[in-house]
Amino acid sequence: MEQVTVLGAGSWGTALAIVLAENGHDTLLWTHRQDQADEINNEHTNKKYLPSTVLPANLRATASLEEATKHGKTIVVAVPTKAIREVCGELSKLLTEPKLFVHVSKGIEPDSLLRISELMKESMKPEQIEEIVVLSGPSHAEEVVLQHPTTVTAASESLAAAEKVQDLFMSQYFRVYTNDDVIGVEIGGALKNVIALAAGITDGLSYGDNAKAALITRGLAEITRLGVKMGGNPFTFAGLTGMGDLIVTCTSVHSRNWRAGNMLGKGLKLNEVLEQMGMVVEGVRTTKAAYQLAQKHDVPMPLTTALYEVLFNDKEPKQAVDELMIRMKKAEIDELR
Ligand SMILES: NC(=O)C1=CN([C@@H]2O[C@H](COP(=O)(O)OP(=O)(O)OC[C@H]3O[C@@H](n4cnc5c(N)ncnc54)[C@H](OP(=O)(O)O)[C@@H]3O)[C@@H](O)[C@H]2O)C=CC1
Ligand SMILES: O=C(CO)COP(=O)(O)O
Repeated sequence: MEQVTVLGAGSWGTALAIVLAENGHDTLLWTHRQDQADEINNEHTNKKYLPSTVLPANLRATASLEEATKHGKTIVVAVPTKAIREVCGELSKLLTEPKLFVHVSKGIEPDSLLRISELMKESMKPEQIEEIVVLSGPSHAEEVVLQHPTTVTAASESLAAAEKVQDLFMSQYFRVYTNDDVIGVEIGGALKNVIALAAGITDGLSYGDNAKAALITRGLAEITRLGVKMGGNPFTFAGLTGMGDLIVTCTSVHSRNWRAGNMLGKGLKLNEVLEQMGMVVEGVRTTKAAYQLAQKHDVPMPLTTALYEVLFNDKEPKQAVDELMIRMKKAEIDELR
């Protein structure tokens, strides 16, 4: 049994804390809201994020970041990308010994263009970080809490650290693989949200299954093109954290990115959509970051560029699709070589 802290009591932080507590680990879930910590400790629920789930009795919550920092030898960071700098910055003020960090956030910071592990390294001191492991893959919280079979990957530059995280999380319904390709895993996890927004849009436009299959396949092609240029292993993009997560996010009603795209395709404006969601839609900020990365690395990313125009320059979704279809003709495969 290990002492583990999970930072962030949204859908994913709570679902992962349940997996850890059910594996017998002494798990402490940190939320920045005292009322939510009280609800988890007293009612054993987290109704805002997982309305039908009863949390295990051995899962405790705290609103004290100091207590949370002291508790875990391993710290799982499960806040949205936009909160990583703030939360890790606060952590850095409290850490007195190195910890093993696991992050589960799927995004890239716009403008700095940093991946999450890079952001974490920038926000904390090297001597505070034992190792960083990214845990990613096709895994909607809503299905994990139902104990439906789920597979993810723990990726780290340190195989020992990845295997440690594999051991912490692995269970009858939660199967964890390892990978040493941190860049590929982080890029795949972040960029699938961009394509999932686009898939939601084509579903909102009622364009059907051919269009969706095209988006998933050509989306994977452009994610791979960028990811390989940034140093990722091409095989990673065909794995759980690439193709696997792309499929689940583009096809599941649980996906907030797909649902947000669906509303955009039906004619709602971005601010109306985000107001209705009430949960993080990572793909919006990541579309901006991916658009900037494509320019920086001189990689053609037509789907990302079209979505960028829809989200930030008010292009009508139907016009964006029309323009994608009449681009100059090209070969399917040689661009990947
Ligand atoms: N949901 C899922 O199935 C999966 C999600 N992920 C990834 O996990 C990450 C978190 O997503 P998810 O849990 O779904 O998001 P949610 O929107 O469900 O929850 C976000 C949580 O983070 C909290 N939070 C936001 N900003 C801060 C801050 N500055 N300080 C402290 N807490 C903060 C929110 O608090 P408040 O309630 O006050 O807003 C909320 O508890 C994302 O990067 C997502 O892509 C990965 C795999 C699966
Ligand atoms: O990453 C996820 C599933 O693997 C969750 O996707 P959404 O953020 O779109 O809900």
